[in-house]
Amino acid sequence: MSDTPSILIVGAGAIGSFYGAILKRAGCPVSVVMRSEYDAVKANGIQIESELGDLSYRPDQVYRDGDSPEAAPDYLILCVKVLPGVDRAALIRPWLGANTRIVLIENGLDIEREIADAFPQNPVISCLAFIGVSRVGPGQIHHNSYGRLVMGQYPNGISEDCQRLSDLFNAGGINVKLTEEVVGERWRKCLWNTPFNPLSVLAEGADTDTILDSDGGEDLIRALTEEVIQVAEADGYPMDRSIIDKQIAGTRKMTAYKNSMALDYLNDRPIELDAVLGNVVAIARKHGVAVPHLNTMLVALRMREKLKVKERS
Ligand SMILES: NC(=O)C1=CN([C@@H]2O[C@H](COP(=O)(O)OP(=O)(O)OC[C@H]3O[C@@H](n4cnc5c(N)ncnc54)[C@H](OP(=O)(O)O)[C@@H]3O)[C@@H](O)[C@H]2O)C=CC1
Ligand SMILES: CC(C)(CO)C(=O)C(=O)O
Repeated sequence: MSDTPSILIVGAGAIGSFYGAILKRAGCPVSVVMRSEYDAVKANGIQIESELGDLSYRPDQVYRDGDSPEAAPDYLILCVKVLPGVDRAALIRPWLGANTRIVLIENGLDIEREIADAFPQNPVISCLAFIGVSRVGPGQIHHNSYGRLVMGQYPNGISEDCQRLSDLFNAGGINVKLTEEVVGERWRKCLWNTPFNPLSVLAEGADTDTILDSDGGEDLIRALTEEVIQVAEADGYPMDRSIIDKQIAGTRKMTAYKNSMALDYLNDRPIELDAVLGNVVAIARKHGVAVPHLNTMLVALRMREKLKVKERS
């Protein structure tokens, strides 16, 4: 592989466009597969306003579903939302070569298995993004805060492919923590996402301050987080309870923040309910762990989703 491997981003929305820009800064050829924003990106490239400066770039190639790649990429980075009915394996199949490494930058738990099972010969690298970034127009991105990645080979280990990709992100200005245990790191990120993201939707898009400062809000977050810890423990990933206090203190230090699921809800886009919450409840059931708060939130949000579907039809 060359020092500047070829990158293909499938699903260049907020996350895909941003991390594509970082790899472009590191000197890599970066191409994108677009859907609704194809025309805008083909005509004008991707505009990114960021605290790191102007990260705007023209992708080397702009594709859409159904096109054929000029050559299979060294790294394919998948950044679509993890939603029921979206066959992520089918989405990436046409773009993969025998040596393509598949990189997932997506939220949720147990989201790698479907991809690893579909492509047993291609290495899968799993990443967690700690960032606030959003789409503000077709091909226009606003990077609000942070950007750190946690990365590891799935199901475990740190391969040379991970190391090389991590070096490139570092060269482009993004801090990467490599981990031998990426599934454990997913559990740790879910300690935040699983309580906060769905609760913000139940609370009509509430930000972090509103959630924590409402009467009973912090207690509810504590109860939800405790349940996630119990499921993680039953699944083989024990965690120190002191993490709950640290997480709440850390969240209180942030300026009031709307997470990605709250933004999806407020923009009338589907939410990643199963990836972030449903899969945790399913794993709890498998291990016989009672999760009454998580389950109530899941069922209430499923009802809301059902209503939305009825409203749209
Ligand atoms: N935004 C953030 O701050 C954070 C996001 N994350 C996670 O990152 C992941 C990506 O989120 P984000 O970037 O915000 O989501 P976006 O909705 O901004 O981007 C998703 C992109 O995937 C595209 N897409 C969907 N289906 C297809 C398809 N069939 N072919 C081509 N493109 C397709 C969408 O296109 P279209 O425009 O047509 O819908 C869109 O461009 C999620 O799992 C999210 O939870 C994690 C941390 C923070
Ligand atoms: C942790 C956080 C809030 C930002 O990285 C996130 O994952 C999200 O917005 O869904």
